[in-house]
Amino acid sequence: MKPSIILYKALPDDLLARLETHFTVTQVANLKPETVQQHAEAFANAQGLLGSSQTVDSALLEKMPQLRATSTISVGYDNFDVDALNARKIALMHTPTVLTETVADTIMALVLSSARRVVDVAERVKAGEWTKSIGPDWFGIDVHHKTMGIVGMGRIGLALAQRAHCGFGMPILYHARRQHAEAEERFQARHCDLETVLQESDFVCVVLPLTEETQHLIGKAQFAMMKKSAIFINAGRGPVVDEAALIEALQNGEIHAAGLDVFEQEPLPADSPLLSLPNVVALPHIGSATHETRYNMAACAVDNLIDALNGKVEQNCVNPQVVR
Ligand SMILES: NC(=O)C1=CN([C@@H]2O[C@H](COP(=O)(O)OP(=O)(O)OC[C@H]3O[C@@H](n4cnc5c(N)ncnc54)[C@H](O)[C@@H]3O)[C@@H](O)[C@H]2O)C=CC1
Ligand SMILES: O=C(O)C(=O)CO
Repeated sequence: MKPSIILYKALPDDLLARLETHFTVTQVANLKPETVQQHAEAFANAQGLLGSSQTVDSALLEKMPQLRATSTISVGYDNFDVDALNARKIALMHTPTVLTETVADTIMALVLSSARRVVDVAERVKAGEWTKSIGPDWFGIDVHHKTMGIVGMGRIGLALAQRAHCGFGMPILYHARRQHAEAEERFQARHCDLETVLQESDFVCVVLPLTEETQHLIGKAQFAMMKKSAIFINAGRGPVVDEAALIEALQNGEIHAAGLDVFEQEPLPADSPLLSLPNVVALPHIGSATHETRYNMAACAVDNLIDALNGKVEQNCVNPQVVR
């Protein structure tokens, strides 16, 4: 008999078919308690769980006593209670690498659009305000050869360093828990403490995972350390940044502008002050959102679940040490 799994995200037809050759699949819209209640038997029998962007906590795991593996269509896994998974020896699979280059592209898009005011200026053109030769009130600031500060030099940080250094001639400063030999060798990146990155960078790009350590790592004191001309980018997770402090720093001119792909609350509430600040480019968490990359992530997650339920956790497993 094929193992049963719960799928809580729509998949392209060919990937769903691949999943169904290995498993009996129950598709659900979400993992809310009422949904779990509605499909109680399927949850009770499920050995695998596949989807993205929903909370997987101990209350949910209690409803899934047979669960052996969960596979998220994302690299970030802050929405999982990893301790609870570990306690039950449940594998947590994720999708690093397949999205790295796309997310780095998105960060460069934020860098360029914030510095050159692409969104703001394009909206003015559409509004019919381009009626004569433009003046300084339409100008932006240069990106090339400015100092790029990267907070979190992991896979995406490295791909960003490559773009910034090789493409735009930017010197790279970075803050990470450890020195990154490849970033230093290939891009002459300089490992610094967080304060130095904040004080010396023209662009401060945060690409950190959300953990207990990184929650609100960037707050009032950190914005105060940045240059008044600095552009702040967050493409890691919203709660890494104290959003109220960011709003204050933007309103008070403590920093020049911000480019944001992630927020403390997503979707961003309609009354967020960020939406009315002209020096903010706000994206709806689209770091990896291209047709190609989202397909590759879903395919990776499907393969990950097949592997994990076959006892193969050498690749893409967050907690291989605990797996039964
Ligand atoms: N905006 C979006 O759509 C996306 C956002 N992300 C976010 O980006 C994060 C990073 O992804 P990857 O680069 O693939 O992960 P990674 O694990 O390769 O890199 C994370 C880096 O942050 C460093 N780090 C962790 N805690 C730290 C701390 N307290 N202080 C300093 N450095 C610390 C790690 O040592 C590592 O070098 C993901 O966890 C996810 O939250 C990832 C993909 C898309
Ligand atoms: O993979 C992730 O962690 C994302 O945020 C979306 O790609």
